[in-house]
Amino acid sequence: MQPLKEQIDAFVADHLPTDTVAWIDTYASHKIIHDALWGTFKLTPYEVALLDTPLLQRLRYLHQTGAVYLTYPSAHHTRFEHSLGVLCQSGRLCAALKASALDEGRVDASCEDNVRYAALLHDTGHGPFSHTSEQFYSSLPDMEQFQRDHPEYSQSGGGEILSALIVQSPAFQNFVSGINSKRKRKLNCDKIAQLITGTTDASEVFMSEIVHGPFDADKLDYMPRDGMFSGLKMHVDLDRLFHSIRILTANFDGESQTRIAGHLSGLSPLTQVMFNKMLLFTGMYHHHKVRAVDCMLWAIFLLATERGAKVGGSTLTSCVDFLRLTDDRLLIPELCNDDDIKSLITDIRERRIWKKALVIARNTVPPSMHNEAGESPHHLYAGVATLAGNTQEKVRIRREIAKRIWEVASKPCPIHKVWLDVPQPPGMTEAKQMWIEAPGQLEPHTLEHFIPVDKWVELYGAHQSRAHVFAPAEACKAVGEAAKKVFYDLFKLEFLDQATAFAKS
Ligand SMILES: Cc1cn([C@H]2C[C@H](O)[C@@H](COP(=O)(O)OP(=O)(O)OP(=O)(O)O)O2)c(=O)[nH]c1=O
Repeated sequence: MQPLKEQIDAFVADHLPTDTVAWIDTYASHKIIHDALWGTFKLTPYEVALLDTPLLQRLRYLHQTGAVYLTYPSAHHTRFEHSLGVLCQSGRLCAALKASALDEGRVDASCEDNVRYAALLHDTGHGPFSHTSEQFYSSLPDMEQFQRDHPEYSQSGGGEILSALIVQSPAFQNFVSGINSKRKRKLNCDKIAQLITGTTDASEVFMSEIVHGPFDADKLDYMPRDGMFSGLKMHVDLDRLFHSIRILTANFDGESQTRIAGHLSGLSPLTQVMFNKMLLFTGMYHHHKVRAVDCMLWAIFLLATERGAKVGGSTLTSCVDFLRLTDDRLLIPELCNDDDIKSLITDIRERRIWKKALVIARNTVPPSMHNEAGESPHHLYAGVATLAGNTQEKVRIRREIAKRIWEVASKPCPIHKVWLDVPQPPGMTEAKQMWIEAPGQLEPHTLEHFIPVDKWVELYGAHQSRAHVFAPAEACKAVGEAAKKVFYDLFKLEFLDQATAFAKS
C-alpha cells in the first residue's frame, strides 16, 4: 500500500484548483454568512476562496454527529457549518484575548489569520459519519504505521492527523503560496497544522488552545450547535467566559508556557461546558439507538475491508479511501457490490435499526455486582468496561464474544448482525488542562484544583454508562438469553430481568 502521506497528497491535489492564482483572482470581496446559531459574520476574500474549494465543500455531506439524525430527526447539521461556526468562535476568542490586559500584542493580525484558517480546516480529515469512520480508520494499517513512524502524533486522533497532513501537502502549500503572493501578511501551513493538532511551542500554546484546547472554539461551537439541532438545548454563558480569560506566561510542568487562563470569577461557564458535554454524551452520542446504528456502520466497514467489497463505489483499504467517501455516497445500495452489506445499507436507509437484546448497566445487574469499593467508577460490572475502545485487539475480543453469543443462541440471524457495544467513556481532561488565576496566587492552578468537575462527571457517567448486545428484532430474544449465559461464563456476571426486558420477540 502507498504510504499515508503520498495518498493524502494525491487526495488534496484532486480537491483543490490546479491554477491557484486564477482561482484566487476571482475572490475580491468579503462574504457575509448567515448562520442559524451565531447570526451574521464575515469571511475575508481568501477565506471564501478556501471555502469554495471541493476540499471544504465535501464537508457539506458529512453529518456533524454521524447517524444521530436517525434518532433526533433534525440533527442534520454538517461538518461544513460547524467549521464556519468554529471560525466565528475563533474570531470571538481572539477578540476577547486582544481586549484582555495581558495580551501584549500576541494575538496580532497574522496570528488571527492562521487561527481562522486552522478553524476552517480542522475537520477536513473527517470521513463518512464523522466519528464512526474516524474510529474505524484509525486502526487501519496505514494510520498505525504512520503513528509508529511519527511519535509526535501519538496523542492526536486520526481525523486530526489527516487534517494536518492535508494542510502540509504540496497541493495545499501551493494554494497558500498563491494567497500569500497577493497579500502582505503570510499564512504559514506548518503553523496551521500545529494549531490543528495542538503541537505549538510552549510560547504559543495559547494560539493552539483557541482551536484545540480544553475550552476551544471547536467545543464552543459543537456544544450549542449539537444541542440546537437535536433539540437538547445546551446553554453556556459565553459572554461571561469571554470576559474572564486572558493570555498568561507562567511556569507549569517544569517549563515556561504561554497559555489561556481563566479567572476564578469565571468558573461557572467552564463548569457549564463540562456538564453539557456529559449531558450530550448520555443523551445523544451514547443514546442506544445512536450506538446501534454506529454498530451497523461498523459492520459495513468491517465486512467491506474483510471481503474487499465496494461501498460507495470504492474499496476501503486505506484511511484515504474513507476521505473519498461521504455519508450520502456510502448509503447508496447501487454503489455496493456485496449483498450482505447492501442489506445493512438498506436497513439503515429505511431505519430498521437493531434492537437491545441485552443491556449491561447499573440498573440491570444486582447491586452485589456493582463492586465499586476503591475502584474508579468506570470499572463497573465485572470488567465489561475494559472491553471499551476501538483498537484492533478490543474489536477482535468483542467480535469473539458476539460470535459466542450467536452460537449459544443457535445462530438466529447472520453473525455480522449480533454486536457487542461497549461505549468509551468521554474524555473529561479539560479540568486537568485549563489554567485558572486566583487573587493572591503566584502561579496558575488547573481548574480541578478549584472544583472537582472531572470527578463529578465521572461519577455521573458511571451511573449512566451502558453496554449493549444488539441484534435484529426477530433475533433479540434468543440473543439476549444467550448473552446472559455467555457473560456469566466469562465474567460471573448476573442480570436482573430488566436486562432483557426490551427483547420482545
Ligand atoms: C465522540 C463523539 C463525538 N461526536 C460529535 C459531537 C461533536 O459534534 C463532535 C466532537 O468531536 P470533534 O469535533 O472531533 O472534537 P473533539 O473530539 O476534539 O472534541 P473534544 O475536544 O470535546 O474531546 O463530534 C459524535 O457525534 N459522536 C461521538 O461518539
